Amino acid sequence: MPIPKAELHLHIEGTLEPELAFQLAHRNNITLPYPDVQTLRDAYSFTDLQSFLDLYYRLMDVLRTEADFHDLATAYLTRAAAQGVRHAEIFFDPQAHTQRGIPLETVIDGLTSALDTSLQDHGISTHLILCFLRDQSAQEAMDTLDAARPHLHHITAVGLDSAEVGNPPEKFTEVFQAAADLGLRRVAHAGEEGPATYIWNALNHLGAERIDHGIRCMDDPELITHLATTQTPLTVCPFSNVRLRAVPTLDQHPLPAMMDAGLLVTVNSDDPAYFGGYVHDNYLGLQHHLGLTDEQLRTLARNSFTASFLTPERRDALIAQVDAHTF
Ligand SMILES: Nc1ncnc2[nH]cnc12
Ligand SMILES: [Zn+2]
Repeated sequence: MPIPKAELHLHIEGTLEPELAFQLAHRNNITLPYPDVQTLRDAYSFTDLQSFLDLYYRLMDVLRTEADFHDLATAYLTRAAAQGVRHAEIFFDPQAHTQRGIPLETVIDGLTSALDTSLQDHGISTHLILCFLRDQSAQEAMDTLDAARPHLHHITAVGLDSAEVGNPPEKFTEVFQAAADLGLRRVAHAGEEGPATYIWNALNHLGAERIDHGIRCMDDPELITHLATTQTPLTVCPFSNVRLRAVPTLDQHPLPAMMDAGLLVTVNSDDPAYFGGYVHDNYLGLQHHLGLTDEQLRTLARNSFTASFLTPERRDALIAQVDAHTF
């Protein structure tokens, strides 16, 4: 059994496997612009973040009903359980659905109907993180937060994702403050393709408690020192970085250097249906391509719980499971 771990950087829409996309298209009478599963899978060849996002948003069109969102989440939880995931903090992109006429309730009710029984059904506790699309306006983000108010008991945190370069964190200062005032935790994608200054600004302007990706911190020694001193978690996604060409090859991934610098690094799958593997596959990739030792891999598993928004009791119980496990 794969080592127990948390997954902290996972877009539920990025778990839409081609097979499920075709099933949902059929159920909803939608014709996909691909003749079959293999042709669709063959289209998963990306040059950068935007080339991926174009397909990611297009394929979401098959998600229409509460049952579709339920089935999407159930398929992810089933795969995650087999990868050793015991806790998942799951992103979703409300604007990507409401802008095509799907009510927010449909999205949240569908996802939560699967997540609410996940601990019993799959042994996985879950949190939901509502992400704002940074390539849309700050007003649209605020409208989304307002629309989510009746559902806040289902939501742990807000996040910030989509096209990074040209959409700096400070554009969303006000909505992140409003989210904090509502008692929500805060995370943000920063330093995936964008510069180290975006990481500073996510910390200083948004109050981000965790940085999603964050690999570009390695360009700024002062930032490395700050992140190491504060033990601010970074949710790193190695397969994603290679597929979106933020890093040339897995062998050249900065993750070992990040660990050596004393950063609180975690390993995650981001959009596993698109990037060639789920979270444990990422761990195995690091073992094979970067020679991470079993002890380093166990540290990454422990970090995943340390960096989570779990209660101290469940966090410590899960860390004890890692301690009792070999890689
Ligand atoms: N890797 C990623 N970066 C930014 N936005 C995303 N949305 C889904 N995956 C993403
Ligand atoms: Zn992401």
